[in-house]
Amino acid sequence: MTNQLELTLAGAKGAKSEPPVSHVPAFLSPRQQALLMAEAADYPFESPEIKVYGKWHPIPRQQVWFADEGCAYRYSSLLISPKPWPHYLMRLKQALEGHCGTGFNGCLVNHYRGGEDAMGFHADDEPELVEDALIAIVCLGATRPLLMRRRLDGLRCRVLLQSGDLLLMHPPMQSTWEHAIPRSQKKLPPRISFTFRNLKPYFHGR
Ligand SMILES: O=C(O)CCC(=O)C(=O)O
Ligand SMILES: [Fe+2]
Repeated sequence: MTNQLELTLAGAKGAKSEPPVSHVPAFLSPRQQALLMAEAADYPFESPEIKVYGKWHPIPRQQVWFADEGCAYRYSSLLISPKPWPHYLMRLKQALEGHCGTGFNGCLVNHYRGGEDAMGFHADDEPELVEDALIAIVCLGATRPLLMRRRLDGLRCRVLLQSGDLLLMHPPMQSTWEHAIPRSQKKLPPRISFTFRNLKPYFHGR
């Protein structure tokens, strides 16, 4: 792990525990960021509707799922089939695989149009994901905090993610902590996050 993690412990003073994440600031050069940002302008983003307490609502952000063949992803009650890898996203995947020494076969791209777009507390622990696999998040655009909350006692940590940063979530992050991108009252520019995952191919059949 890198020791560049900037965490603000908002929980018990002197708590020893930190979430199993590593923060790599400026993982992408300004040029790599510009190429990816331009490519993402043509991604087929959607805001699918999900059922919350019996009512259907569009998710408060946009997303698109790129993955290898056979890597469908179930999101709430929706089974999302994979779209083929765009050029610069594939280059980013390869760069990350070199950096992390592990493979990824899917990437959920999230588009937060402004401060009102957000993602609630959750863990990425769906059954089609390989257990104890690394999840890598690369972000572009607005600086936003990622909040982390320990399941055991609700201890909270926060890391500020800036354009070009990489955040790695190591096991057992998904079973011991939850994470969120909170809504902001401020008027913020758009943010895109690329979340690389490792799925069990053909989990949802052929
Ligand atoms: O946008 C982010 O940085 C986090 C996204 C996330 O947690 C997810 O896609 O599961
Ligand atoms: Fe997540």
